[in-house]
Amino acid sequence: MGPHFPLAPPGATIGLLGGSFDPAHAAHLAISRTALRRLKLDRVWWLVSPGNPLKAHGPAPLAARMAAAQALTHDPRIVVTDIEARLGLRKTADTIAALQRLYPGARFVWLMGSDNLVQFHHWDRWREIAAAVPIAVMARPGSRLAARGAPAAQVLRRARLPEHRAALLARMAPPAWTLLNMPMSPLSSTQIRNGGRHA
Ligand SMILES: Nc1ncnc2c1ncn2[C@@H]1O[C@H](COP(=O)(O)OP(=O)(O)OP(=O)(O)O)[C@@H](O)[C@H]1O
Ligand SMILES: O=C(O)c1ccc[n+]([C@@H]2O[C@H](COP(=O)([O-])O)[C@@H](O)[C@H]2O)c1
Repeated sequence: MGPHFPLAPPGATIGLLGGSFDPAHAAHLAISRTALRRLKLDRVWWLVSPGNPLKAHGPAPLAARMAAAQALTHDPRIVVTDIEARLGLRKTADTIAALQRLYPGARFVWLMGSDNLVQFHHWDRWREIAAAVPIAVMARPGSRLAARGAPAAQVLRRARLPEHRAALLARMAPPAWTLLNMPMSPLSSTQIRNGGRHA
């Protein structure tokens, strides 16, 4: 493993927050902290994506997005990484398979906002992702209720863990997922790019 790959203490539980981070904002920090606390994670890695495979327009240059994300995070438990670009990967199914191969001692949990659960059935090999890692879905304004009825949520309904048992999720065998309710933030990168309120 190269020097630019994050360290994972043996047996660590690590939340993976994949995103364009174009730019990173306070809600990314808030959901990461909630995931650390409620899922009892040791780390959250921000996987700053080379580019979402479903989005036609590419994001700002990776180096700029990395620098802005790093400037926002002072919590040593949150690690900002461009490991997907370093591995030449952008599809989540590939990323998770590679990380599990590279870090056999770690336990990964995929983190995503509820807007992404609504779209999840459009992701490449999404069932493979759900079979590979537990998933925590973080409530986001406008999609919290839709997430409950999302196609992927229906398919995976028997694998859903009640929220009060979320602390067990990282040690569970997938498929396993939970929806975390929390004080919701309306922040989005789109809003910031359009000149809205900053982090
Ligand atoms: N306000 C929020 N509440 C809950 N989850 C969020 C929020 N903002 C972002 N996320 C989640 O964080 C992850 C990375 O987000 P991303 O980098 O796409 O930012 P974004 O604000 O959703 O960007 P965009 O507006 O460009 O779609 C995604 O899983 C997304 O659902
Ligand atoms: O693998 C896929 O098919 C796929 C499709 C859409 C989104 N994703 C991932 O979901 C994360 C959130 O994407 P984004 O662009 O909304 O920030 C990011 O890690 C993307 O690579 C992955």
